[in-house]
Amino acid sequence: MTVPASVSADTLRSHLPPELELVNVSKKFGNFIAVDNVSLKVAPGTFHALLGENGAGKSTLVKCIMGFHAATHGDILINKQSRDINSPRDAYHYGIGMVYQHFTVVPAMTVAENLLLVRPDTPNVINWKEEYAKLEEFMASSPFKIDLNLPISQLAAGQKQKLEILKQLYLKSKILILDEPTSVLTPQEADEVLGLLREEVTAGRLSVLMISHKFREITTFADHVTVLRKGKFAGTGSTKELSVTDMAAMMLGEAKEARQVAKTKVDSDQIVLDVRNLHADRDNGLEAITGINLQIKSGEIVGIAGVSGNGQRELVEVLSGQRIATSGDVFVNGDRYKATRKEMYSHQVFSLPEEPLRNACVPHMSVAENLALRTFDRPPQAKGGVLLLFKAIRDTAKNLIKVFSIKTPSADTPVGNLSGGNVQRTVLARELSAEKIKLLIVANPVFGLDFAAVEYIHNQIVEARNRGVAVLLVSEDLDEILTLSDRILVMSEGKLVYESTSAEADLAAIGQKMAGH
Ligand SMILES: Nc1ncnc2c1ncn2[C@@H]1O[C@H](COP(=O)(O)OP(=O)(O)OP(=O)(O)O)[C@@H](O)[C@H]1O
Repeated sequence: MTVPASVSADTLRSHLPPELELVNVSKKFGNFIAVDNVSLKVAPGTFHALLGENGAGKSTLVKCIMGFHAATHGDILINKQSRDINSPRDAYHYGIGMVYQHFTVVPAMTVAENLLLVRPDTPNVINWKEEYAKLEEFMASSPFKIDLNLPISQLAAGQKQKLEILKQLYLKSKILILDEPTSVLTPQEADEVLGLLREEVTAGRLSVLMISHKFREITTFADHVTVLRKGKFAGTGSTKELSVTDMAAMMLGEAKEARQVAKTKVDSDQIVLDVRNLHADRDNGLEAITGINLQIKSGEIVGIAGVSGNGQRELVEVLSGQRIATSGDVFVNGDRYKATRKEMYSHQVFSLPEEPLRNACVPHMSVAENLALRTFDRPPQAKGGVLLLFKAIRDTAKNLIKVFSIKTPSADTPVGNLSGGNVQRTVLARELSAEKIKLLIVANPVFGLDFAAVEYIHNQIVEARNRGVAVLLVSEDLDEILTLSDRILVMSEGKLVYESTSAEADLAAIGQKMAGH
């Protein structure tokens, strides 16, 4: 029986966190079952982790709790009463709030303004003095302290994520749902944010349901974990009793052997990418890249480490034709190169940019069409450059979906409906399946991906390198740079400030250079 939302919101939120229970929840999209009969319980004052491969159904499940999706089947129980949650407003009523992977704060406003904005009952005319006093009182009692007067543009990533959580505490949310909350934070920031949340949970003031791919965070901060596999419940248990191997086995089904592609020796002196004294500006006209020189040989992975915002994005954009350099020269295979679509094709340059859904896909077009974006006007997918052969496009797509294990209901599904990991695989399949590749440019290729997908994509990159492809890898993840690169560079304030082979890399020096010292 479903009980109407008649209990007063303040009554609910002034008490201990309620118990949240999902009973046999399913969610279908057309004929595709994204969540299949999943049950889980978040006991009051506990920290519950939700784990699963990309596409396992984690986001869909929490969107059902938040009322973004209507579950096709099943019950959501709050304090053992079945409740209808048809919108985030209903979720708010029951004291449930969500913090997303990406920030939703308004950059042009201050911390105080962002907090006020979040309230569903913000008055049309704000008595600032009164509201400000209340905000100061709230901030004094909150676990995170941020200066109310600071504009958002002056906050570091960790502070922004704290503000996202503060917004929910300000709304007096008692159950916080977090969707990969630490993916944009440094490990130190992540530990600080999760540590403070853990204290709130231990004090009985909050319950947390957190989607995460990071075993370390789950074992350090969560009490319980529920694992999903291909939309189905795959197991649950106390994090004290489950080992990382147990959790990985639940997540992947039959235990998978970690397959690491070994690097083979590639003897080549052929310089594929040659960048000379390159300069480029940011969107705001200030200089982002200040005189970069860089060469990459065939069969070499060159990793560029650095804190984001130091010109890496602009460099990748210049090399993939999305930004015009202000001066300097780029040569590919010895020829001057401006990264037009034609040049990229003739020089066999491919790229996996950051945020591929935004930068390398057309979200409302199908997986098949997105897979064909590079080749649709050439045989065998087109005749005479104009007549598109849709059967050939679909057949090629079906084959790539199989070879690259893209989880999609069909080749006709819009790519924007796929999970993050599968969008990444789609772009990688398109970019790596070309018969000949000379240069591959990849930026943060495994951001937000589960460990099986990380391993898969890393192996694909190493395999490409072993075939003689020159690879430019730009990543904020130092472990990724150290694992994959043959040569390591550090970028700071638009310049390359450190270089070594990976065998001779000095971690302390890299850290200092990344920090701008
Ligand atoms: N609106 C939608 N329409 C159709 N299919 C969808 C929609 N949203 C999600 N799906 C599909 O449901 C499945 C589960 O997706 P979901 O985003 O819940 O996975 P996830 O476990 O959160 O993955 P990730 O870790 O990559 O974020 C995926 O196969 C996805 O393609």
